[in-house]
Amino acid sequence: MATKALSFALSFNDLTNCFSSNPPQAAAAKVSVFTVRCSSGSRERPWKNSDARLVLEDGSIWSAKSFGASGTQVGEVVFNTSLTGYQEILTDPSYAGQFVLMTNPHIGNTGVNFDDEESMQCFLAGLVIRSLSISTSNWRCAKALGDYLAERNIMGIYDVDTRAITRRLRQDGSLIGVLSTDNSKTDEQLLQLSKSWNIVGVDLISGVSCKTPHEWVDKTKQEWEFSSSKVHGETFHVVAYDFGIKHNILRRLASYGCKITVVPATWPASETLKMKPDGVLFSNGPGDPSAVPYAVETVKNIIGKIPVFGICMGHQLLGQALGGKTFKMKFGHHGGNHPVRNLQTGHVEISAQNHNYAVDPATLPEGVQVTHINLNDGSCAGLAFPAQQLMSLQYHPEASPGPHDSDYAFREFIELMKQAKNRTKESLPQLSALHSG
Ligand SMILES: NC(=O)CC[C@H](N)C(=O)O
Repeated sequence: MATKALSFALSFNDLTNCFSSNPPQAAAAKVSVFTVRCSSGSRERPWKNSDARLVLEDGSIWSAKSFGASGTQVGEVVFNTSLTGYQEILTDPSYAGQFVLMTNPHIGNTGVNFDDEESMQCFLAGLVIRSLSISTSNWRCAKALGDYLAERNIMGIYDVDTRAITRRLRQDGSLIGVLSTDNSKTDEQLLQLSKSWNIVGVDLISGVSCKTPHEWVDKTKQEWEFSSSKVHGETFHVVAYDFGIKHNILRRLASYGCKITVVPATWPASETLKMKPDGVLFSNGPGDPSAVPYAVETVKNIIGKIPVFGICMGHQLLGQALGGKTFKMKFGHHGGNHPVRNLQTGHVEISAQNHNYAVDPATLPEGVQVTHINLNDGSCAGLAFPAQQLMSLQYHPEASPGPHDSDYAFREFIELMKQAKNRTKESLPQLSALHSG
């Protein structure tokens, strides 16, 4: 049962008084404020002994303390540099098959709430953190992180040197790891398991996509709306391919006035075209874009016919559908603080990113423009092909979590659909004139 969050405000004075020259009794009374919401999920902290091992395929073994679910789990370890938003990260379906290691050392302090879900489930392999907050303090908090992960059968570990693992991943590239709380398994067995598993070439989308088409109506809630862009009454029908779609992509489209039909990853292009939408969105999604040729085929059969917008996996599938190649990056981009340059405006955006693959722009046909580049490594972060009414971003304009700098991309997609609709309207009288003539 969720405990109701206590809401209280701490002033700067309260905080400094706790630790400064106050008489001991006063300090103790104030400090108790911090521990008021210790929940069952954190009761034994911080005295618990190490009871878990993370064994990486390079043979390194990291002992840690477990929280959430127990068991043995294999996955690819990626590090995420976001400072906030761990709940959105946990519910981003694009992390299926991966352990997310947070470089921010302190996680769990705001608990979890009812609003910050990016999908109905947690699909990631597990969570790796340095320090798990022993208490939660936030007005929206409904539950402690450990309880939330246990309910969703997701393993977590803390008290592990996340900085050392991050340095290793940066130096050697992504690594497969096995996380286990099972003492009956030897280190060697876990190492063999990590070496025998691979994420490349696996279709992870089929495990996270919805099974049937459905409508989406939820917008960004009024109190959270940040965009001053006005919606001009016109409604555009968007078919959104769910390759593991984050809810905030749908909320942003709805906030910009779109009527949305979400369809499964295997939904045929012919059925989509029969629905006569104003535009199609190809969503984010987990894993290797080369492992889902059926999705590339669908994209191929739609582009050039109606305006399309690809986000992350959607961008990679568009790249392949145009005849380009994707490749696996050394350790990818994961976090809410990646600088991107918009080559059309010259502006730099701080963006939310989560990908291990990228499109090689040198392999794309003539006419396709690189519109954005990642300023950390110069990789392709966005594409446009005006002749085919196509735009795509390798990163996440919907943020969640992350800054809102790139939200304008949704407005640009609306513009693309508007132009296409106006062109159709203009060409209709000419066509009827032709017929009558
Ligand atoms: N967020 C996403 O769509 C991820 C795309 C792809 N799975 C990658 O890792 O590159």
